[in-house]
Amino acid sequence: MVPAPAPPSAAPAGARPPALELAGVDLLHPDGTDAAGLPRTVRALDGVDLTARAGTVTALVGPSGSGKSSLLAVAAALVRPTAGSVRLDGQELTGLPEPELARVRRTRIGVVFQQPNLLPSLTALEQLVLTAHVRGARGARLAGARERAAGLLELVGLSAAAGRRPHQLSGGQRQRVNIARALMARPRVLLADEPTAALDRERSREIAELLVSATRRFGTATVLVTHDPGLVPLADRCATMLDGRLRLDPAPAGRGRDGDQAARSSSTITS
Ligand SMILES: Nc1ncnc2c1ncn2[C@@H]1O[C@H](COP(=O)(O)OP(=O)(O)OP(=O)(O)O)[C@@H](O)[C@H]1O
Repeated sequence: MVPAPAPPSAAPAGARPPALELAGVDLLHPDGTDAAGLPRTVRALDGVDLTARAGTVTALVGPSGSGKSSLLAVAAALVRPTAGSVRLDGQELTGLPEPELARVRRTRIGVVFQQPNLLPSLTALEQLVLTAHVRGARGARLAGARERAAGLLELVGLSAAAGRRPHQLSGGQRQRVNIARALMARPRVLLADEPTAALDRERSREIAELLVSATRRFGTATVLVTHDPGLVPLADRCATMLDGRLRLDPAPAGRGRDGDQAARSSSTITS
């Protein structure tokens, strides 16, 4: 059974907490020892504050080594920060025991990496259904998951390829399967780490547009890490990492919509 989301922590009456909120986040990685044999560390994140609302896309840019992947790893609850707070729908994640954190990852966070990492022996449809099976769906719920998987493949333009295995798909199609798979659990937060890096310009734009339309439709708070400046205008706003620090660029005119409105009006593929 998929447990119900944990209740958000107290918020002012009428105010809905952001889907994702990082506050004062530091992350230190161990980095060998210095000349005296003392342990050294690399500061990958340095006092990072980031709020991402439902139904909005934040582009995250910055030079190599600036901390973008580290930020995503912390937001995905894959890595615990050295200091600071990470909240999902107002719920503090940093102090949760590992099994509870794993449940949050499985049910409320979708992650899309550059390499789709699909299982070679499974069809596109089976890749999606497997995620529901892993979350414990059986019987009628598994049948419902098959329906949702078929709906998601249609959404990403792959209905006709549902029975194909990864080697029978193009790079762009594999990434579409990857995105559909990340949406299976109805995540609140969608984190994409350079999902277009292996694709040509046209395919990159298509994948970024797909992430934007999925964000609108499902009301996810989406963070898109990219090295491609051409994709930044597709996002609602842009944040730049430099030496572990985050700077939020001013929203362009007409952007920065209220994502919670999108979340309320988002349609859902029924399962
Ligand atoms: N597991 C790790 N152990 C030690 N240092 C790490 C580890 N992961 C990242 N770092 C260091 O932390 C800093 C931030 O790395 P990160 O991968 O987050 O940057 P990035 O902006 O995503 O880079 P890129 O664009 O090249 O992927 C870098 O100095 C990197 O060398």
